[in-house]
Amino acid sequence: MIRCISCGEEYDDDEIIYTCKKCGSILEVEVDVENIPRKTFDCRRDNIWKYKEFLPVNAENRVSLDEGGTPFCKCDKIGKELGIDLYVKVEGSNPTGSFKDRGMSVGTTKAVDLGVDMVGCASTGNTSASLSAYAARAGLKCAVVLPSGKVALGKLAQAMFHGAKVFSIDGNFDDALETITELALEGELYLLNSINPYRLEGQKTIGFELVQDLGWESPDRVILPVGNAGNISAIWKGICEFKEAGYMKDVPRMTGIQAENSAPIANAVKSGSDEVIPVENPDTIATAIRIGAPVSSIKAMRAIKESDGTAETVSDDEILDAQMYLARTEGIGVEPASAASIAGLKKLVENGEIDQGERVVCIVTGHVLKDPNVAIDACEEPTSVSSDPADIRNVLRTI
Ligand SMILES: Cc1ncc(COP(=O)(O)O)c(C=O)c1O
Ligand SMILES: N[C@@H](CCOP(=O)(O)O)C(=O)O
Repeated sequence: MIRCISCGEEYDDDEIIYTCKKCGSILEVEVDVENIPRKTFDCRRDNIWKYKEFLPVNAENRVSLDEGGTPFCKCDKIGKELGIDLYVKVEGSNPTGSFKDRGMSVGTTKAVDLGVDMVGCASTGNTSASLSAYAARAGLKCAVVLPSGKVALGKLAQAMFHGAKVFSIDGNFDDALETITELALEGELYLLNSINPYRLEGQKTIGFELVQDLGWESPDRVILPVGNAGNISAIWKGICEFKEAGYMKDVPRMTGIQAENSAPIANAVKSGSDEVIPVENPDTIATAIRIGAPVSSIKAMRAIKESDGTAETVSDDEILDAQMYLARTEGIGVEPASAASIAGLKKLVENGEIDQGERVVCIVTGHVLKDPNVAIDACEEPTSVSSDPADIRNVLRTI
């Protein structure tokens, strides 16, 4: 059953609906978590379908590229420097290089359940990269609307290469979402942005996995970048469902990080207000989170409040420093938006918000190769030498 998160109005599973007809708020899918023993998941392959009892779609129709089961790296070098116990969940290891694959696997399965023939999304890049791959896998037609000039190269290449019809608009992501939503409401296509509650059902498996990765225990805190705010909402839903199912006792503080000039949720949290005021012209080098009007802001604010969490902002320089720090200290290559979680972690430790010894899980959401230009611009050019080994040896002895 689908339920409005604000007024509680209920809708059938087979209704194509994105917002509540009664009050206009956003929706979530209700899942029955009773009578699923924890041992159900033993000896199953490590992908999101391991938790199929929690996924409200027909698993027989599953559209899957073996997404989920991502690396969970203990990062002792950074952890020691910051005085915490740090784990990093590497979502860039998903099939198309971001966490979106979890959501698209369930979302396109729902599309198959419903019998639609065209799916679509607006995107800052990763959503379109993922949807175009899963649509290809499912044999569905796919249309994506992108903000012109603001999509990282790797992501654009993926959307084009998997065969989506790619539209580029003169506007930002928020404008693109408005455009594609209008087409979805006309019945032209099935919308698979995170306003679609089935998308988030796939992403809640990040919450499941990190609890299982920690031996069925909660970390003290989960930190992640926030853009359209679906992921923080989904992970919190997953964690609440595992708690309700009786698999764990405690819950983590959900901690969202936004880029300074694209920070409507962090601004609200920091000012102690419940009202999220959209940012008119969002901007940041982390194009994936260059979003001014997050569609899941109500869910995200609830996740932060209910978990006694927080939100913080970081500058582009802090993001770029953290991106390189993670790559060179722990060997984990992520795109700029993902590095916001590490930049935010550092800031929250420095200002005393995070206690020494806390067990923290940072979600890094996308792969470094998504945005090759940012990575290359941050580095020294390769040193030109002759093929004579002596030339290289001379240089090696200076480093
Ligand atoms: C790499 C990356 N990180 C973080 C985000 C933000 O996630 P959300 O929009 O669910 O808040 C996105 C896009 O949404 C993304 O592509
Ligand atoms: N960063 C996202 C923005 C769209 O978010 P969605 O979760 O609502 O699809 C992207 O990759 O496009």
